[in-house]
Amino acid sequence: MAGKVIRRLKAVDQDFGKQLDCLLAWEAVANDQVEAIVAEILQQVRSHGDKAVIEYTNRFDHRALKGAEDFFLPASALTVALGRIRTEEREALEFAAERVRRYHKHQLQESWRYTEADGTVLGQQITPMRSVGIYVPGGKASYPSSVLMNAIPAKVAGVDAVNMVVPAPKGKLSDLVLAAAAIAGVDKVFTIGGAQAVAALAYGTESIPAVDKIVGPGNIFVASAKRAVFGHVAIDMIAGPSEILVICDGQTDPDWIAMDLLSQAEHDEQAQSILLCPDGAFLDQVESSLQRLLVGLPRAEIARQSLADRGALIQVESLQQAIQISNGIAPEHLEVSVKDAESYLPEIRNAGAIFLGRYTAEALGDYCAGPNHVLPTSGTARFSSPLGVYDFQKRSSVIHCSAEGADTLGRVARTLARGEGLEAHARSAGFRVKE
Ligand SMILES: NC(=O)c1ccc[n+]([C@@H]2O[C@H](COP(=O)([O-])OP(=O)(O)OC[C@H]3O[C@@H](n4cnc5c(N)ncnc54)[C@H](O)[C@@H]3O)[C@@H](O)[C@H]2O)c1
Ligand SMILES: N[C@H](CO)Cc1c[nH]c[nH+]1
Ligand SMILES: [Zn+2]
Repeated sequence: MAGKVIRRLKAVDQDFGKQLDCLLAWEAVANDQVEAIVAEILQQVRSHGDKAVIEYTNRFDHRALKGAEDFFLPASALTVALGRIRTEEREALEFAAERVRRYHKHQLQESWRYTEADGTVLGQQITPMRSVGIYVPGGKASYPSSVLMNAIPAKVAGVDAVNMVVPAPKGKLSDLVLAAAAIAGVDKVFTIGGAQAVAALAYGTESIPAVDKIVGPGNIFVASAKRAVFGHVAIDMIAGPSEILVICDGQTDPDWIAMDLLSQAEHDEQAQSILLCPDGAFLDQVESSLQRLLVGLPRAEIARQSLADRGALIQVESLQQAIQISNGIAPEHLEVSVKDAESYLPEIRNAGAIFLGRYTAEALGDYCAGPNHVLPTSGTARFSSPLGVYDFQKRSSVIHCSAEGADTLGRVARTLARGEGLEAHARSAGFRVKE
């Protein structure tokens, strides 16, 4: 690996499975140390509220906050930022917001009900959550696009209060982030981040209201904090460092593929970029493209480290094998850059978002295709889905028995209740039975 920009693996190698496990083992490495730090932060914020939030924010984000008024942004700050950004930027944000809104409207779940022959009505009522906290990352880069991706589905669902936290390292916060909050209709903005922000949203402080659910991506401190507060509040998923897995048949421009890998590597040293291809010569080409294209990228150092520590170019036996490996990895983003990409879709089981065809750069999904870019990472796409409107809607069962229905159901319930030794249940059901 010395001197190489990215490691090379071969799926035929005997120890390939072991090598792949090492490559994917992000959480196992980081968890122990981070969990201890996060537990302490959560406990301090729970006990000391704003005071602890201020202390941690000053320490980790190099700020000089004195009181809550220093981390709360009034609505006017958002509209001022919206007026300050360039027209081209405002139009791009509005264009993206509109596409994200349109896509997410398709996800709205409707209440439903049906009536049985005896007049009993059964159904499911959908209600939006009352309040949610959206975490917008801001340590190493600022993410106006993440504001849209988090806030718009919540608003489409009809959430009353959408409160946003975003760190402002050294007091700096991009106007684009605030403008995006204005466009998406965010209700309150607090300029705090990390585990202390998650704790404040979960437990509430003197100036930050507790919410019902916390959503949004973040670094390992944020991910650990969300995991720890789960149960006290709901969370969407653990969305950690970005990942991209590309399956290519070797016929796409190697520069395109290399830049797609770099697009996620530049997020974070711990981001993961993997290419699977049956053609070894193509992997050579992508490797030299990576070398060349890294030069001049503003975040080259982050991307270089991400590729070196967590990236891989993997030669596979066939595209079928590539899909099998990808299903095992369950990547956040999967690009299928092959001829007739659609035909492989039914075989893809585990991926946060699937980008089909040579033209579908993952970066389009990050900003403006429409689907959400908050996606399950670290293999959790095996059981989690993209952030969506459904994350902000709750379901309640509805049961309305007619007298006749209560008679029929009461007889059955009474028998079953006695079988369970629960006599009050049996009598409650039995009172409505016409003997
Ligand atoms: N999955 C997605 O949809 C998506 C979208 C955008 C970004 N991301 C990912 O989100 C992450 C953003 O990370 P980030 O660091 O830029 O921003 P972040 O906002 O997640 O984290 C910054 C905060 O981390 C805390 N922190 C930093 N060092 C600490 C320490 N030593 N101890 C305790 N707390 C500490 C600080 O409180 C700081 O405010 C990246 O991994 C990126 O890949 C994911
Ligand atoms: N790729 C990130 C999700 O993993 C989302 C993002 C925001 N801005 C650019 N990219
Ligand atoms: Zn991205």
